[in-house]
Amino acid sequence: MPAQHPLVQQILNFGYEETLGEDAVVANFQHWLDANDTTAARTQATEANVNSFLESLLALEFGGGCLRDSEDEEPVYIEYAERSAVSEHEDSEPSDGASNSGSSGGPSPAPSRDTSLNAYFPRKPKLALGAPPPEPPAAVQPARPAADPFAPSTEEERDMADLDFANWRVFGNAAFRPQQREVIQAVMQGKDCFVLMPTGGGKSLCYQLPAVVSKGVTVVVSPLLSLMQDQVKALLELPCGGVPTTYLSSQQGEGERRGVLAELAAPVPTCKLLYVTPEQLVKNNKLVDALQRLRARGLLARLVIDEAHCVSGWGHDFRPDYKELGNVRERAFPGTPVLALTATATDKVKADVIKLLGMKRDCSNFKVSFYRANLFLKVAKKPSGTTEDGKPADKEALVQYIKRQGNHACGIVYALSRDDSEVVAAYLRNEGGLRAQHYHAGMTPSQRINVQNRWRCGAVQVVVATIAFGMGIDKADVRFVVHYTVSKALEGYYQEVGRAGRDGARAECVLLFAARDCPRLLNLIRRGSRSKFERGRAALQQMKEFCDERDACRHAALLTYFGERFTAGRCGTNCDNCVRLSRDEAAERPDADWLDGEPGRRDRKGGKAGRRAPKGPPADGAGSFVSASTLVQDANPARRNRDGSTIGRGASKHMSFSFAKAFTARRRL
Ligand SMILES: Nc1ncnc2c1ncn2[C@@H]1O[C@H](COP(=O)(O)OP(=O)(O)OP(=O)(O)O)[C@@H](O)[C@H]1O
Repeated sequence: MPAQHPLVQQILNFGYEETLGEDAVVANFQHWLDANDTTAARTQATEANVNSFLESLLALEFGGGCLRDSEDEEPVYIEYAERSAVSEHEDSEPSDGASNSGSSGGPSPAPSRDTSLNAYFPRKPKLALGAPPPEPPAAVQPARPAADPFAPSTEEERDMADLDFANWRVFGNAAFRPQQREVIQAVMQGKDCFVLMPTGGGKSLCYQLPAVVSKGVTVVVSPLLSLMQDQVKALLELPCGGVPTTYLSSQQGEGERRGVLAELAAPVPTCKLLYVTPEQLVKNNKLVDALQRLRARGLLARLVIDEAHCVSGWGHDFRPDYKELGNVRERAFPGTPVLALTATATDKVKADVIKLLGMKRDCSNFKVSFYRANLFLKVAKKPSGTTEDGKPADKEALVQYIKRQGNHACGIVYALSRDDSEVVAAYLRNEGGLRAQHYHAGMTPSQRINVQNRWRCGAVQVVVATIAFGMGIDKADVRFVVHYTVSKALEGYYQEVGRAGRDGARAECVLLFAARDCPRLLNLIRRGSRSKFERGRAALQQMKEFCDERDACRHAALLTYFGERFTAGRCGTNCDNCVRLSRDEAAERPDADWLDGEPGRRDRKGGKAGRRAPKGPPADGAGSFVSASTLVQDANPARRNRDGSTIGRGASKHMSFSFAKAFTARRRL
């Protein structure tokens, strides 16, 4: 019976049951057998056969046509309003005569600390209109006079106080986030550093703050022009009066480029950070010459490689020019300290990056936990068909969900294709009365800037976007991210949900899963080489397993995928699975009826405490979204056993880590 053939079963599970239907798959299986001159009995469900059969189905379903979204994987170039990015802080040139002394051209000395931070910020800080001047938090008061017994007594203590002060005074941050201080200290000591920090973890500060307090210019390699421009704009507009920053790209006019090179040629350049694309550093000889001369004067502080995973062919975003950076460094600036930062790198990618960039073998490694405790992760079944009044059920559920978030909660909806993003945004606007706009790489730069700006200021509540709305989108208060279509891979999913809750406050990430979407994704993946297709299919399979999983914590599964052990085991109430498992456990308890409590909240004897969890539709039901705000957070490790299970009877029964185990096994393969 062909329908029972394991190959057919696999394909049906991949969404073809819903798109083509079982009969068509079975019929096509027969065609495929004929074309391959084999029989069902002789055919095994090997990877090669699955891929081959899938390709024949994709050809059947989509023919030679393709969805209009391949371009959305390309970088999106956005030009800001015409403005020279060269700093206007002519009056802020430091009078550091010593730095002019020539250098032998040997390895750069470790960048020295700029002893006079205020030399770069002589002007009165600009403050936002109406905003009261910020008070320095008690912990970051500047160093006191030496006579003061509380003043820093050692150089290290003074450095630390300076870092805290600069963090508050220049960047307006009351404290450092995990690992930022450690990274900054290593960078200041002139060490090569590799930093793996999650999206929104605060990587930029790790090089921006050292750049501010170091002598000379820090060169930052960044993959996207739009990302560079955002960073430059943000630094120039800091309320402290701005950090002198500039950038160089092929999109600038000749005059602007000459201005940047002239700035670098100044005896002591005003700018503290220079952003460049990898292409510029690899191909622009004038730039390399200017930086070499800067280095000879002891004013090239360090080289920063942002999104460093692009260096490695093993990474998911390889860029040939990134790979050349190591050669350029060795040829033109040997010994200049390198700081490589990324939010996504397996051990293999990391080792490759360190090797290709020629970083010291004993370079300092930093890894910040990828656990984002403020994100509530949920996978819900994407509704199909229409509602009672004939409206598309999936879009209607989306409208209702967004309305429940409130008028001011801003969010992102990720859609698969440009068409989808336009159609969904139009539905949210016209049928839901919501302030929604689409965004994709097919729009003109000015259209994209317009949407971004209106979203940033709140005029647009929701952006319905393809993955083009990605790197460099830095809005702190994104309260929800909805995946209207499943992502192609867990890396992408993690980065996309990472756009939510960058301010640290709670945010929801809901993925609407429908197996029927998988064939469309496969069709996109199919357009590369055969090996790329196979890798893409395996990644999609992992994504699908993540969605299908109901017994393991979603945070734990993600962390396991990224090679991190989630020692807590379960997140408490930060994902749909853990909420449901906690609720099931509570329901199993004989005293559950009369105890008044919430999921996951238990007293030390295993009894529940507090208010009862709201009763509602099942967390995974079509169109039924659990609002995280209605759930009480409880990730308090004190309430858990050593193995992370909830204290109380039956707690370990659901501790299935099949998904995590599967991933570990896969990674070993
Ligand atoms: N110590 C801090 N205190 C408060 N806010 C901070 C701190 N460090 C960084 N931030 C803020 O966190 C947000 C994210 O920082 P940043 O853009 O550096 O993240 P990232 O790690 O580069 O993320 P991505 O990978 O998405 O680029 C920014 O709005 C930044 O101002």
